[in-house]
Amino acid sequence: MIKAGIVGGTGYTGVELLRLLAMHPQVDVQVVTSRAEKGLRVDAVYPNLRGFNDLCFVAPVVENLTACDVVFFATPNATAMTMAKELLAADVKLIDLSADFRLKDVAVWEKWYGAKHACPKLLEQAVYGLPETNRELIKRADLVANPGCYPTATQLGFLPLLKANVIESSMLIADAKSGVSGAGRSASVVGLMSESGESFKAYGVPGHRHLPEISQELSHLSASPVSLTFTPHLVPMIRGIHATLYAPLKETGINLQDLFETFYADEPFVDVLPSGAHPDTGDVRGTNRCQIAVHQPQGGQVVTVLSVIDNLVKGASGQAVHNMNIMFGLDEKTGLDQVGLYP
Ligand SMILES: NC(=O)C1=CN([C@@H]2O[C@H](COP(=O)(O)OP(=O)(O)OC[C@H]3O[C@@H](n4cnc5c(N)ncnc54)[C@H](OP(=O)(O)O)[C@@H]3O)[C@@H](O)[C@H]2O)C=CC1
Ligand SMILES: CC(=O)N[C@@H](CCC(=O)OP(=O)(O)O)C(=O)O
Repeated sequence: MIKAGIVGGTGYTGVELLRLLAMHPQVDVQVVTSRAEKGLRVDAVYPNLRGFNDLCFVAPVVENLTACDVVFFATPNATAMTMAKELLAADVKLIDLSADFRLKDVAVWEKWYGAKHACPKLLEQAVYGLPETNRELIKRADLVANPGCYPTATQLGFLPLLKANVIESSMLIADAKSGVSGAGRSASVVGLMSESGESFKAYGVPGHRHLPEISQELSHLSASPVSLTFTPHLVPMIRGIHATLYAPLKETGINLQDLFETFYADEPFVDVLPSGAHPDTGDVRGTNRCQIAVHQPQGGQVVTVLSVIDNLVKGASGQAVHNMNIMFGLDEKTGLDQVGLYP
């Protein structure tokens, strides 16, 4: 059994990790941290876990985690980087759900995250954990930077087109919508029902911190430089991301459906829907799947890709478990093969 620890076990991605790992046959969660709930039983704070977890929350300190084989950081940005070096030295594999290790250029990270990076030397060693692009590197990684939620939905939609070099990579547009759980569990005015219910708005239009992440990763994979306009929106739902992606086509006679189906044929968690489909965030809720549809409206010059994920699963904790499966040589679908909730 893989001995796992979770730092930040009371947040939305932390409790989602607890839910997924409770169903994983080869993982034993041995440590769950919280500063606010330290000493309390996990299943007293989260009764949905009664019968699946008999641990108590402990403090997030290195000494509590060194006996683990793998530690997941489900913590705010600039937290994992303060403990990563010591845990790696103790031979613990790390999967960070935050953005601490996603960007390769420390100056870019410090600009977008407004903090000094605590261990810039680890940025080179960290592997960006999008299995669909980095599977071989993830197999050998000790430190995986789990992608952001918007970057996951956006990259998976653009990837087949960029790899096939059939779009103008300097004119990409990602118009993405997230449910409120994307903002985490800490109290904020924007998360109030009376603020976000029955209402819908864009945010971060001048620049969102997921922009450099998406640009960095797509640029690696594209033959020509990538330039992206990215607009996130907050929609009144709890889970889910819907990304509507646009790009000009270099030529109009390409069989885009065939391109997507072939590209993702062997991917266990990317599901290309039949031609003409309109994916629904409700269909991937609770699953590690990304459902994608590709359209070429009126046979014109622009390709429109629709990409949906559950932000807490494929956009965070499910992808983290997928990465763990790859790092430990398990069948990639272990513990992640659930049918989604409907409705
Ligand atoms: N929500 C989402 O959809 C997604 C989130 N992410 C990223 O995953 C990470 C976690 O997100 P989410 O679960 O939503 O966040 P939450 O705010 O819901 O939870 C944060 C957790 O971290 C703990 N924590 C906070 N500060 C510290 C600290 N300094 N040291 C140790 N533990 C700390 C909190 O517990 P306590 O304070 O009691 O210690 C809590 O358990 C973030 O970096 C987020 O950006 C990535 C993709 C999607
Ligand atoms: C709806 C909402 O507020 N979403 C969050 C994205 C969460 C996330 O994935 O952020 P990290 O890159 O820091 O991990 C946001 O836009 O800030």
